[in-house]
Amino acid sequence: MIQTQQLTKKYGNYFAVNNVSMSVQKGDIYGLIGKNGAGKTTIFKLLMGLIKPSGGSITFLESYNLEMARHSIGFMMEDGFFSYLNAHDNLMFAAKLKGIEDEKEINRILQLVGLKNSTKTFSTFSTGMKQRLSIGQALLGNPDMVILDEPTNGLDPQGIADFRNLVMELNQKYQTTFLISSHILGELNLIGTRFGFINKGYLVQEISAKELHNNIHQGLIFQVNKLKKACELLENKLKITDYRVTKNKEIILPGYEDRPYIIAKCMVENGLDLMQLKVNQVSLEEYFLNLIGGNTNV
Ligand SMILES: Nc1ncnc2c1ncn2[C@@H]1O[C@H](COP(=O)(O)OP(=O)(O)OP(=O)(O)O)[C@@H](O)[C@H]1O
Repeated sequence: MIQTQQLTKKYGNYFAVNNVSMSVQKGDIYGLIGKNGAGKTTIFKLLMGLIKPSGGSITFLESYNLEMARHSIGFMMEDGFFSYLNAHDNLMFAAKLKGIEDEKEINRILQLVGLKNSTKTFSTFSTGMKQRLSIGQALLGNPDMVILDEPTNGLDPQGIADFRNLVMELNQKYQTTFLISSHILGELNLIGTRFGFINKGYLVQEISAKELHNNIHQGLIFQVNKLKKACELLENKLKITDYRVTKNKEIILPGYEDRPYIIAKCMVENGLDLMQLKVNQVSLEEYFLNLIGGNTNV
């Protein structure tokens, strides 16, 4: 749906976005993951035409006309709401700017983002309410594609769960494509179909949810009372040689996470005590940090 080719944005000599070639497919829930200052918002502003690239290009696959394509995208506003208006009136104003006059659409959105019964003015909103209104504004008119910049910031755990459900519902019901940024991989891991990892302006990796799942599930890990005998059984009986032993005397077998019963049966039948057997999983945070080679502020 969107493809960027070596997209670059420089501020002076500083590369906020550096040679980014990413592709968002129709129906994706694409998670753009990066630490604060990685370049996520800059990419979104470039996509929406709010700032001009210093290099590279953007293609919206369903349209040759960039401006027309941008009209069919819902974009989450950072600010731009009126402090003295309530949720309904702020949405009505945003809707008019999009050429939407139907009162029913305002009420649909208020219901979707849980602000239907709120009469408070924007100035008295909690951070979570402001965030819900921003998300709602992006969803006005049921666009084909929605770009959300850190939508879970300021939401409580229930708000994050509601947000996930809303995105999944719209994605399934209308095949709405989502491009969502976050600095926490775990927040989007449950719903994302594709991920782009960005660090210091570079797109470090673009990966499908399935590939990510395979990368974080790194085989089976088990521990028995007789390590030497277990290794002999693996090699001689099961013909497995690509295992490794950790300093804690655990054995790690790549690719056996869906067949733990083979290992359990062999060890127990040959008189060993099975003390531990589990899938060896790299945490999402670890995965992300390994990728960007950092260790702070994720
Ligand atoms: N107008 C600007 N002038 C100069 N530098 C800028 C400007 N806008 C952004 N930057 C810099 O570009 C880098 C990327 O900023 P960006 O807002 O895209 O990051 P981000 O990944 O969205 O981070 P955050 O999660 O904090 O919003 C940052 O170092 C930022 O300071």
